[in-house]
Amino acid sequence: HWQHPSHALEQSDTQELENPAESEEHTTFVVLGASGDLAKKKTYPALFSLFCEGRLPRNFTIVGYARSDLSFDDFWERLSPGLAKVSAFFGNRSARHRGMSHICLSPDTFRERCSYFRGQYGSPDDAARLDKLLQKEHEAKFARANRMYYLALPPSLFADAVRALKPLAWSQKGWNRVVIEKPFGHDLPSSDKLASELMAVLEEKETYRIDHYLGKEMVLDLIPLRFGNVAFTPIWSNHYIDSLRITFKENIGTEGRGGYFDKVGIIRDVMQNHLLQMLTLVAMERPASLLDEDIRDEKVKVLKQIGPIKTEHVVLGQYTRSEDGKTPGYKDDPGVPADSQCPTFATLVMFINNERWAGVPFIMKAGKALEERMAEVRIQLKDVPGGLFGELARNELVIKVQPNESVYLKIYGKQPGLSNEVVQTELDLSLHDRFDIDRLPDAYERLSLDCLNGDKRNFVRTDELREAWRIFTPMLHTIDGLAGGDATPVTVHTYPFGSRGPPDSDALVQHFGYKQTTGYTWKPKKKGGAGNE
Ligand SMILES: NC(=O)C1=CN([C@@H]2O[C@H](COP(=O)(O)OP(=O)(O)OC[C@H]3O[C@@H](n4cnc5c(N)ncnc54)[C@H](OP(=O)(O)O)[C@@H]3O)[C@@H](O)[C@H]2O)C=CC1
Ligand SMILES: O=C1O[C@H](COP(=O)(O)O)[C@@H](O)[C@H](O)[C@H]1O
Repeated sequence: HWQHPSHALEQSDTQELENPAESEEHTTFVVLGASGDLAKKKTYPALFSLFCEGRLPRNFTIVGYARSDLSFDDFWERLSPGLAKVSAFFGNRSARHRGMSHICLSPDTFRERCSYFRGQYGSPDDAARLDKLLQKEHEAKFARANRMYYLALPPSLFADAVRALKPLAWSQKGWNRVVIEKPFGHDLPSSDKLASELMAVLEEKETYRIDHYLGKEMVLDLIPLRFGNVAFTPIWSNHYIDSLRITFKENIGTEGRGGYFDKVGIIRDVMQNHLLQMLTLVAMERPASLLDEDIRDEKVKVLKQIGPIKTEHVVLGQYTRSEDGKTPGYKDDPGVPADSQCPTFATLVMFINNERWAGVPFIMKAGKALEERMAEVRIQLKDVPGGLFGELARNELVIKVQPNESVYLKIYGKQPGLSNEVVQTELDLSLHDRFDIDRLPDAYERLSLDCLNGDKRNFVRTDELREAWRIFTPMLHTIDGLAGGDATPVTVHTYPFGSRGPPDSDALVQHFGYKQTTGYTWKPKKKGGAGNE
């Protein structure tokens, strides 16, 4: 049973609500940057979904903190479209959990628990004012009071914000936790600087560094899949695996965010964090236990065995207008300089230098404005020796992260009937088909609950972050023209909006031994419901 030992809320809700200690405890969520985009699109809808699922503590308050001069009604108006999507799903369903059935799960009931606090980030006066308000208005009658600070802010504000909060607005009678969002720096030196500023104030145990891919259902499934099935143990190495691919595709471009994206590029945007996290979970050794630190120790160990990525193992691309001329190219996005060399697409290869993985290429591909939206891990096994059935396509184990969350293994079997032919087919675990699920929680919902429960295994530890930047920084500096010396700049190929990316990417993937299966396409049996969108 895949549970965290300290998972208090995983007890039955009857137990939870009958526990007298629960009524003596209060939890406040303070969302800093509450007027912003992330708060509106992700943080508040995630908290509201948890509320509808009966997963928030009995006594809780949510304080939206921002500088903007907003009345509570104005603030609520901003949040309403995101919350409406959640209530459209939950509708009038009564809470699933017995003890919560007396609570009406509507945005209005949720609204009663929310407030708006106007303050500057990093202001000692405002931090002290917030503390006073929380103590007086919300926490006074409780023996314990916990505070979760969610920094939905630009990272340049993190250090100042926590420097003011920690001495003046930390609960003295419960836990304090701080959730921070990417980007965590721009390269190794800037990440180290940000980490040391934060860690001068916060303890590691108070810091919850979000990578939202770690909250996606199929990414969470990687550990149970690998370590709960002895069937996979013998094949999970260079003895049977030929190559491993991790792919992220979006079928939209930067859509007005080009000005921001141009300073980041696809490698920093999704590869150094989301895709590397998936790679780590696929490649790490068995952890000593499922406790946070045991898992994170194994993740760090495998990262330490990856050398810096070589620029000759990288193909870059930037999208142009679609072939039919209808969809704009990257440089048409306002804020993108006309001479931008920013990659919106990259394929790159890395190797893990240990006994298990030596010689196996780990191929990452990510791009915006491609032909579809999807994310997956694809493990290609070696050719079948002996040639008994002629030339067969390779077995592939595919973990489809989105859409249509599933795991399938491409195998051969006999064509049913009188024929003696072998035919390619699959063992298919499609979540929406196999399980009675009408909804998979959004990654932010899952991670907010983990933070509430003090479960850190799906958050990025400081040493893990450092290793991730160490692997990517030399190559990024070459691309950025910062490497100096003889470093040759990497060519940025163009590709039309809606295509598969530049052809050089396919050539690189083939060079590293990946064999494309032709004539066979896996089809989801049932379309996924509302899920990790
Ligand atoms: N938006 C998204 O979907 C995602 C965002 N993120 C990350 O989450 C964090 C927050 O994102 P997002 O909500 O888009 O950010 P915003 O740019 O919307 O900023 C959030 C709030 O911070 C305040 N703020 C912004 N700039 C400044 C400034 N220079 N000085 C002081 N206050 C400022 C504003 O509030 P006010 O002026 O009212 O105080 C604003 O509403 C960022 O780190 C981002 O990279 C990560 C993944 C997805
Ligand atoms: O972090 C990011 O992720 C999104 C993609 O997330 P998903 O959950 O929709 O797959 C990406 O669009 C964005 O550019 C990036 O910053």
